[in-house]
Amino acid sequence: MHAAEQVEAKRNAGYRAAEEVRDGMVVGLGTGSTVFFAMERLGERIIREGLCVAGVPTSYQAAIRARRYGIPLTSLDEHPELDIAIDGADQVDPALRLIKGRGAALLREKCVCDAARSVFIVVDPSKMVDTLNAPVPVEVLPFAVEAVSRRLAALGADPVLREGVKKDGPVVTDNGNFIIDCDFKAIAEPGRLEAEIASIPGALECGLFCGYMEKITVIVGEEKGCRIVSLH
Ligand SMILES: O=C[C@H](O)[C@H](O)[C@H](O)COP(=O)(O)O
Repeated sequence: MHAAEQVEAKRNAGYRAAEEVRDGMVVGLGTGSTVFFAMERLGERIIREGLCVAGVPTSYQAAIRARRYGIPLTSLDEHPELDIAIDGADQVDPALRLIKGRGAALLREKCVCDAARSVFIVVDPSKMVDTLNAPVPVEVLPFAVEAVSRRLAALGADPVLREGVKKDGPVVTDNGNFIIDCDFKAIAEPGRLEAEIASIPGALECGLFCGYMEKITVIVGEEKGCRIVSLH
């Protein structure tokens, strides 16, 4: 798929997800280039249909974009249960397990995914894989970065501290933490790996999302239209 076709696929997925939002809903707003299109369409619907919604942003990026599109913002504290969340992913496998976190927003994204009754994951076809094999981002407490790196290496990763672009030194997340990218190659048991990473003190969250397949619907944008994948 060429770059222009990929943009169209993302647009189709995002626009389709925005149609799932109903009047009065509280919506988790994910981070990244595909959710961008969902927010754009949601903003249009707010103006065109007078839709009354509120969004819980998962990052500064999501908050800034939501404001730009006129989506009123609220917080997870105000709404610990969300009607719906719309988010992107880096990889999706046939069991609808995900790798997320290319944009370093995985910690808040997992909180929002957990809080939402239903989750719409918007992707282009390149994200659909048979076996998860992308590097898994892990958000790490800076105090424990070396200790956590050793533990991740012992699990078979090749841990790399994520460096900033247009910023010297490590990426600092919206929560003030670091990101370690862990290449495990093909991941045979993603759920088990997620649990093992979760057991490391100082590893605050990882980009594996394996426990949400029941409420996830994946919208795979194509060059024309989209394909819906769900297990329910
Ligand atoms: O931290 C970033 C998020 O997990 C994104 O949702 C994910 O990386 C997908 O982003 P994009 O839609 O730009 O490919």
